[in-house]
Amino acid sequence: MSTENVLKVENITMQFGGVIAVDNMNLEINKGEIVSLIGPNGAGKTTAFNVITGVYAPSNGAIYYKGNKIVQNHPQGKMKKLYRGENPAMYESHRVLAPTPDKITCLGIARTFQNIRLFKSQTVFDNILIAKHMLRTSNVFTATFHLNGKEEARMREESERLLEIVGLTDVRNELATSLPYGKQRRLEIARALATKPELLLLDEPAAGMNPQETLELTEFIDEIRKKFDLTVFMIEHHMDLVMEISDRIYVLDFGKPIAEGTPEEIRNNPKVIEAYLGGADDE
Ligand SMILES: Nc1ncnc2c1ncn2[C@@H]1O[C@H](COP(=O)(O)OP(=O)(O)OP(=O)(O)O)[C@@H](O)[C@H]1O
Repeated sequence: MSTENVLKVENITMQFGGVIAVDNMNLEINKGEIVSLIGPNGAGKTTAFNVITGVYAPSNGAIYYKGNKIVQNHPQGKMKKLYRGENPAMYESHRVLAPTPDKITCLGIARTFQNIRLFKSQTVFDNILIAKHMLRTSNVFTATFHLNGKEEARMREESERLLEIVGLTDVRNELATSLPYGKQRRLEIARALATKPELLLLDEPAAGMNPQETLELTEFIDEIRKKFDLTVFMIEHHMDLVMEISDRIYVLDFGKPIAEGTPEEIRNNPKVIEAYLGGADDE
């Protein structure tokens, strides 16, 4: 496996008033890896995803994508007094970088959400096509007056091909919400793939799935990783899925990473057993 660095999270702290949701987090993900982020409820996993994808500007720290700094912030003004994390000084002389989620998507980072967020009143096909429009190269004028027919045709063709690859062609005209739960999850992942990401963030993709659906999802994630040459970063509570699919795992507890390693190493790490697994078997 190549060791080209795709994502580097450096000293990220996210503070909401008195709550430090993510506390000086450092992690690195290399090209082609599937890396999982686990930890008890409220450990700060979704907040970390929200910082990486531009939903929140961090209170402090920086994020690099393929070697380029894409996010950076440090406590300023009144926040300086309130800030309770570490290392603010190292960023103070640098400018703030806080791209919006759509800009992050255009860079090549896509995500899914803990609660499925499909366009409910749109068909399966239109859910994919709308996501494709995020990458549109035409300007507002051509987009408004549909003058760029060639680009639209290409997007439609790519959407059809994507539906075929993920096995949803037979339901292309159905409303997204009429699909069974497992297929809605698959559509949500397909919609993220429509933006042609290199890094895919999945927030609890197996939430609410039965064992059979979870097994199918495990195979699906592995399949799309290979087919689309993806790097995958995943939050998941289903330990069987995490242990089966991850190359490496990071464990968060109270916003702080307490362990990193292969599934085998994590399984046997006493800190993890104490903080999270509680010595119990897989879910
Ligand atoms: N917008 C916000 N404002 C204030 N506090 C927040 C906000 N978002 C998250 N938090 C707090 O930050 C902490 C971490 O929450 P987060 O949702 O990131 O945890 P999590 O590890 O994803 O949990 P779960 O596994 O239950 O989804 C919690 O104490 C939460 O209440």
